[in-house]
Amino acid sequence: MNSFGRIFRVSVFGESHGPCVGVTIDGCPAGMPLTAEDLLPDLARRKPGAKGTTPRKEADLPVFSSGLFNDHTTGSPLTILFENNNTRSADYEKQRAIPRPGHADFVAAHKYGGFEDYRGGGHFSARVTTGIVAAGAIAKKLLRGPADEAVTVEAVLTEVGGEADPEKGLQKAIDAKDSVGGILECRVKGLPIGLGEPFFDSAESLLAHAVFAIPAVRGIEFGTGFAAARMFGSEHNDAIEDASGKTRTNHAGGIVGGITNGNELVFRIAVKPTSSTPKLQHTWNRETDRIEDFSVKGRHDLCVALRAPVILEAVTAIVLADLLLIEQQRPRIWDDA
Ligand SMILES: Cc1cc2nc3c(=O)[nH]c(=O)nc-3n(C[C@H](O)[C@H](O)[C@H](O)COP(=O)(O)O)c2cc1C
Ligand SMILES: C=C(O[C@@H]1CC(C(=O)O)=C[C@@H](OP(=O)(O)O)[C@H]1O)C(=O)O
Repeated sequence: MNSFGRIFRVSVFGESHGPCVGVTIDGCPAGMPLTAEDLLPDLARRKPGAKGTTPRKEADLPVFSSGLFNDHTTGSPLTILFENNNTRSADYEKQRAIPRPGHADFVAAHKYGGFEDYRGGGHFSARVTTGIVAAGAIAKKLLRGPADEAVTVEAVLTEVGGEADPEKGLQKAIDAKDSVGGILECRVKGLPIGLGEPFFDSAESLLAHAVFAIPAVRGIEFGTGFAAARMFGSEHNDAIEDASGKTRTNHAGGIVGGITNGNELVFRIAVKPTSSTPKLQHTWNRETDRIEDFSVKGRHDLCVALRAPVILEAVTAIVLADLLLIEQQRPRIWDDA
């Protein structure tokens, strides 16, 4: 239930204030050279520290507890753990009576009967994305393959709080003593033609599925996305230029019929403003059964989108690595004739 992928199968676990968070990857091929150093650059990009991010500081050093031997993957399940040490659970005891609007507190208590670990958002916390980023760094390596092919997965922040300049957008949040959202764009270069299946396992379907696993994501659009609805067909169609399938324009964003077409994969996601805002809110207190004034006291990101690019790259690489392995195993008895 907390796993994703057919062959390169990723499961995440842990809670924000439990002993650790982590990931298990089943189906990672044996023999891939892998050390902690391979994961550190992406893990560092996910860490807080920049202006507008949570003051919680964790080392995020990967501990390989299974599936790695002599700096190579063994082919058995690869489990990577990250310790939680800088927790401040008292913040959450104080506000336990008031489920934070926009966070998972209310639904988690309802679904798990109050047995959920609510400290730091528990299993719903973005802390769990640490394992996703580790799996993403491994998936990126898998996409490049042993020949280190030029497959690049890059996500950037294109808007914060409605401003193209992230500094300006963040300042809006600081001035208003509130939180803001943002927009990210992800581009993948060097993909082969043919990844993805028609209908339910279309490349868009799987990317959207994985993207919505990122906490706080509210929307996704591929290529020209919603703007396509306002274009003429002749305008939107991407004319094919040669036998490689290269197109003159890329309104499709690199996927047609659910299958990658060899052009750049381009999509954008919308990230909501952090629910744990310092701003005063009026919301239900489960102990008094009344609507009360409430303001979140604790350590939070003013804009979660600031730390999201590397998480977006990770889920993208995880989906594409799985699709690549699926495509490599597809029987080709007659279709290459
Ligand atoms: C990188 C990142 C950091 C986040 N930091 C916070 C945070 O500090 N405080 C908070 O309330 N939510 C934070 N979130 C979002 C919550 O985890 C998320 O809103 C919550 O789990 C509810 O899920 P939903 O927004 O997808 O419905 C963060 C999300 C991401 C991706
Ligand atoms: C620690 C991280 O961010 C956390 C994500 C988060 C949430 O609700 O998602 C809430 C906060 O947790 P805490 O109150 O325990 O500090 C953030 O600090 C992280 O992403 O590594």
